[in-house]
Amino acid sequence: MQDDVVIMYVFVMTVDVPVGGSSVNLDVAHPCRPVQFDFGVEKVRAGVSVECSRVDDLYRLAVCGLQRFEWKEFVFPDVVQQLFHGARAEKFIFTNKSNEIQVKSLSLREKISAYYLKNMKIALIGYGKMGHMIEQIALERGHEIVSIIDIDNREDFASEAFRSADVAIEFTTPQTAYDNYLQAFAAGVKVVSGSTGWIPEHGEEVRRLCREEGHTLFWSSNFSLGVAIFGAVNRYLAHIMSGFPAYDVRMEEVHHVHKLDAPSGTAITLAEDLIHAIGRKDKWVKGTFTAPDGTVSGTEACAANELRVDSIRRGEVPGIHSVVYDSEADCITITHDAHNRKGFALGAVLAAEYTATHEGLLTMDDLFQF
Ligand SMILES: NC(=O)C1=CN([C@@H]2O[C@H](COP(=O)(O)OP(=O)(O)OC[C@H]3O[C@@H](n4cnc5c(N)ncnc54)[C@H](O)[C@@H]3O)[C@@H](O)[C@H]2O)C=CC1
Ligand SMILES: O=C(O)C1=N[C@H](C(=O)O)C[C@H](O)C1
Repeated sequence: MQDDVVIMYVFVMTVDVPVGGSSVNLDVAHPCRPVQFDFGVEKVRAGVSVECSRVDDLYRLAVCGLQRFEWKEFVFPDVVQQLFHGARAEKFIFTNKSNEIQVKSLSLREKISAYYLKNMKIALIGYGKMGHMIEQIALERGHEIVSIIDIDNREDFASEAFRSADVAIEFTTPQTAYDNYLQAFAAGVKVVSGSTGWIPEHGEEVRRLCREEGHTLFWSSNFSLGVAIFGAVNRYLAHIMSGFPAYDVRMEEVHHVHKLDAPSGTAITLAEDLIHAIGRKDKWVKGTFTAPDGTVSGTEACAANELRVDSIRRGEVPGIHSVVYDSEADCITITHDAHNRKGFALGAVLAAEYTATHEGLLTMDDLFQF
C-alpha cells in the first residue's frame, strides 16, 4: 500500500533553539508548543485529502503511524510576518519510525524553532517538590525564571519581577491556591496551576473570574501526557462498559505520605469522566483510606449508583491511579503509574508555553483532543 504522505507548510525561524540530540523526538512535535498561527497540512491518502492546521495534527498523525511527512514551503500570513521578522521557509522530510519522528535533511545547526514563539519569563508560586522540578525543566527549555514565591516572601507578588512574568506556574496547597490566583490576577499575570483540592470551595468563582473578568488560568489535576492518554482510555472504556452491567466499577489511588488531599485531584477527574460515560453511576464517594501506618478508615460499602474511590498513602509514591471493573467471571483493571514527577513538571511547562498565547480558562482538552 502506498505510504501516507503529509504535505505540511511550515516556517523555520533563524533563532537558536535548544533541540538536543541528533534527532527530534515526539516532544519537539508536541502539540503543546505555542504555535500561534495555522500552518496548512494536506494529508493525501488513497486519494482522500484531509485539512489539518495545527501541531496537534502532526502529533496525532505521527502516533497513528504515518510513514512520511513532507514539509514544504510556507506562505506566511501577515500575522506571522509581524511576529517573526526574518523567518524563512524551508523544506524538510520527517519520517515516523516506532513513534519517533526523525528529521532527515535537517542539520542540528538549522534548529527548528517553528514551535517556539519566544523564550518566556516564568514566575514560580510554590517552590516545593513540583516547583523545583518545574524550574529545572523550564530552564532546560530555554525559559527564564524571573520570580520564585513561597510562603515566606509573598510580598513579591507586588514586585516588578513578578509582574514581568509571561506566566506564573503555581503548585502549592489546596488551601492556598485560590488566594495565589487572585494575587497573580491582580498583578496582571496569567496562571498555570496544578494545585488540587480547591475546586469544591472556589471552583465557581474561579470559572467566573476567567469567563467574565478576562483572567487566564490553565488548570489540570494532572499535567502528564500519560494521564491525558489514560483519561481518554478511561472515557472509552467507560463508554464500552456502560453496556455491561454485570461489571461493577471502583477506583483506587495511591500517593506519597505527604499528600494533603484525598481522593487525589486526578482520581476526581477520572471519576467525573467515568460517571459522565456510564449510565449506572451518578456520583463518586470516598471509600476506604489507608493511612501510612496501614490503618484503614472509611468503608467499602456504597450504593449501586455510587462510584467508590479508595485512597492509600504509602512511602514516596508519585501517583498511581486504577479503575477496576469487576464481575463474577473476571476483572478488568486499567492503571497509570507515574515513575516520578517529571511528566507532571514537563506538562506544566508545556501548558505555560501554551498559556502565554491563549486566554481564559484553559485545560488539557485544549492541548489534546484524543
Ligand atoms: N496537577 C499535577 O500534575 C500535579 C499536582 N500536584 C499538586 O500540586 C500541589 C503541590 O505539590 P508539591 O510540589 O508536591 O507539594 P510540596 O509540599 O512539595 O510544595 C508545596 C510548596 O508550596 C509552598 N506554599 C505553601 N503555601 C504557600 C503560599 N501560600 N504561597 C506560596 N507558596 C506556598 C510550600 O512552602 C511548598 O514549598 C499539591 O496540591 C499537589 O496535589 C502535584 C503533582 C502533580
Ligand atoms: O500530590 C501529588 O503528588 C499529586 N497530586 C495530583 C493529584 O492530586 O492528582 C497529581 C499527581 O497524582 C500527584
